[in-house]
Amino acid sequence: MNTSLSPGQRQAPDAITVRGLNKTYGLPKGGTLTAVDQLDLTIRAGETYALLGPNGAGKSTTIEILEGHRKPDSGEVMVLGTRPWKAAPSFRARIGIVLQEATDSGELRVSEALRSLASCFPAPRPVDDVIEAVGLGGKGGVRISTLSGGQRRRLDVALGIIGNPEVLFLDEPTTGFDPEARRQFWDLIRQLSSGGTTIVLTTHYLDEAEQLADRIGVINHGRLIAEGSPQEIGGPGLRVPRVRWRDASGLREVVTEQPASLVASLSDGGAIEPAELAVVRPSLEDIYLQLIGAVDGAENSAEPSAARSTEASSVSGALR
Ligand SMILES: Nc1ncnc2c1ncn2[C@@H]1O[C@H](COP(=O)(O)OP(=O)(O)OP(=O)(O)O)[C@@H](O)[C@H]1O
Repeated sequence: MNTSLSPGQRQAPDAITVRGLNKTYGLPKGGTLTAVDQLDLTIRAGETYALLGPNGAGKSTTIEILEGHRKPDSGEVMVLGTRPWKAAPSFRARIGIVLQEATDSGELRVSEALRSLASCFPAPRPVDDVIEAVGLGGKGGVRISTLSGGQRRRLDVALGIIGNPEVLFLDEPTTGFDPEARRQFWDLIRQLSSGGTTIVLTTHYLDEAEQLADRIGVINHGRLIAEGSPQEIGGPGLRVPRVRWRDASGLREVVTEQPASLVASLSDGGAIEPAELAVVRPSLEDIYLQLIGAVDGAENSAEPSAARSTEASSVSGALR
């Protein structure tokens, strides 16, 4: 149970439920590749959920099934109470999609593309508001073919939100954004979230997940291996702080659950100032890499080393 959710979110109904989802692809030379393997997922209405995982982990396949673009081999998938690949056209109006690939909109102008798509939805957002919100103010009359890569990506986000969706799927939305554009995008996502939109995000930017997500799911080899809030994921075993300092023998580092008492002993109760002293807590990126490494390590090694055994046992409580 995620205790960091607000009371409203805790009571919210589920926007998305996935049970035992499987998807395999046929390989050109015969055989199959398992892209999604017995995946279970629950995303509550109004929640921002980040799906993380290495290249080829199965994130896009999962998202495409949730969007109704792919049919699963087996398993239960419900999005807004509907099986997406069987959904009526009215379902399309309730979801927004920003695909990984940039839009190819030929010689259309920015506002023409948005107006044309807006006309397909029963209650679209005002085109000019959306253009401003994604940071394309002043570009409404510009041909899409002349936009920069980052500007085209902003247009993709605009096209995803123009229909005022209840659930918004964002597949690596800020690839190609400059740092300022990413911050603007984060503000936009926070606004959509505070307005009640359910947001499902895949990203390779761990800081983006940390900034935006109520909960994070880590997927590897098609399986959900860890899930929790950015503050909890991985469990306490992966969050043990490190004390670093420099002494005559060089840079020292000790992993300890009692950093204060180690610092007190190093500093002789405050009388000595150890050089370069720091207490460092693992970042989300450190934790993510440990989770991914722990799984790959366990699969690749028949006889794990003592160090790997210790690491794996500390992770196992968080694995699913
Ligand atoms: N249409 C397809 N045909 C065959 N194999 C596919 C197809 N689409 C994806 N795959 C394979 O399925 C696996 C999962 O791919 P998927 O695109 O879902 O991963 P991902 O986690 O989104 O990766 P990335 O972070 O690189 O986008 C990969 O091994 C990929 O090569």
